[in-house]
Amino acid sequence: MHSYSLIAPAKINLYLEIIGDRPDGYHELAMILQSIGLADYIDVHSISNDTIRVHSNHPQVPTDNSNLAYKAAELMTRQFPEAFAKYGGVEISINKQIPVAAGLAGGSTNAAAVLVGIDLLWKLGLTQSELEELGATLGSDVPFCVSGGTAIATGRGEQLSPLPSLDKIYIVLAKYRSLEVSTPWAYKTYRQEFGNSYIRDTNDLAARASAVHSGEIVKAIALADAGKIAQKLHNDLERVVLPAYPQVLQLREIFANQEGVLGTMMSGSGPTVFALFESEQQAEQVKLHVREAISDEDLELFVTRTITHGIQVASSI
Ligand SMILES: C[C@@](CO)(OP(=O)(O)O)[C@H](O)COP(=O)(O)OP(=O)(O)OC[C@H]1O[C@@H](n2ccc(N)nc2=O)[C@H](O)[C@@H]1O
Ligand SMILES: Nc1ncnc2c1ncn2[C@@H]1O[C@H](COP(=O)(O)OP(=O)(O)O)[C@@H](O)[C@H]1O
Repeated sequence: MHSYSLIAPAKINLYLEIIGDRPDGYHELAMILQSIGLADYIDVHSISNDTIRVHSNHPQVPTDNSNLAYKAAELMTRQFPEAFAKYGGVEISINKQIPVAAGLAGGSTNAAAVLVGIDLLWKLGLTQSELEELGATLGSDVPFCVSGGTAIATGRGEQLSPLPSLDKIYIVLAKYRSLEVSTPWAYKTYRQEFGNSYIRDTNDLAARASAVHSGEIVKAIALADAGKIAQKLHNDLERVVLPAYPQVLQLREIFANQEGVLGTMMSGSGPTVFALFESEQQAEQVKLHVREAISDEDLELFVTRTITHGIQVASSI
């Protein structure tokens, strides 16, 4: 095979708790990550010269070596120089459907797809955990994007424990096209404002991180109880993003007042806000109501649902 087409799903954060500082400057997290049906489509194929090329259908996605997909390919060439010499360079096409800089892990899932695609192209036979380990060097959310589904993520976000799959909880996503929130800004501001409540003792930190496993939301996920899950949604980063971005706060408030919404929350560092529903019909109806309430063309709305997988191969030739 010389070419693979991959499906690269986005994620939402059902739970995000910032529990402390890390010596590497990052934050110690306790999260629950969930793959969703909204996905990018990534083609990866071998080319005869030894270069990496990236194409994209989206003006905001860089095509140089700052693209996370490019970085993933570069990492593979460094890690597996013999396979690189044997199979040559890689051309990557990104069909971007996931809003950019949205808190939906768009770049991370593209990087995960390239790792999976090159593993197949070069017949490396890497295991899922080897792919996740490589992914962790590219970004905190990349390991989750490889396997996807529903998982607890601790450490920087790269230490994963799978949870029972949550299928078919319906979701409306809302994002203003022109609104971007910088992830480093969100974490830095959180540290400045709330860092005095961080856990400092390493043992206490480990205990808090493991406590997420017995938390109420995890119990609700085990029961696949969408209503209970929705009541336990949490995201510490809302504490800094909502006051700084009134449009995000407004979306949260509009969703909270719609009939059929089980719960609503901002995803990751934002600015996407999501709402959960029992049925697709309810989700479609609320999408219409929000569109009527906010006639701004800048607002993008998507109906999607929870899914049980990460990167998938769609076809190969
Ligand atoms: C907030 C979250 C929640 O899932 O997602 P997004 O909103 O980006 O989708 C993640 O923690 C983001 O993951 P990701 O975007 O992969 O992060 P990275 O590239 O590793 O880091 C970007 C920046 O975020 C901050 N960062 C990230 C992870 C972490 N545990 N602590 C941090 O302080 C650091 O300032 C870092 O420079
Ligand atoms: N493959 C990619 N897809 C999207 N954005 C990318 C990609 N590679 C690099 N970027 C850059 O990463 C930044 C964060 O984008 P993205 O990964 O979509 O957001 P988030 O980290 O909030 O989920 C963007 O500003 C964009 O310029």
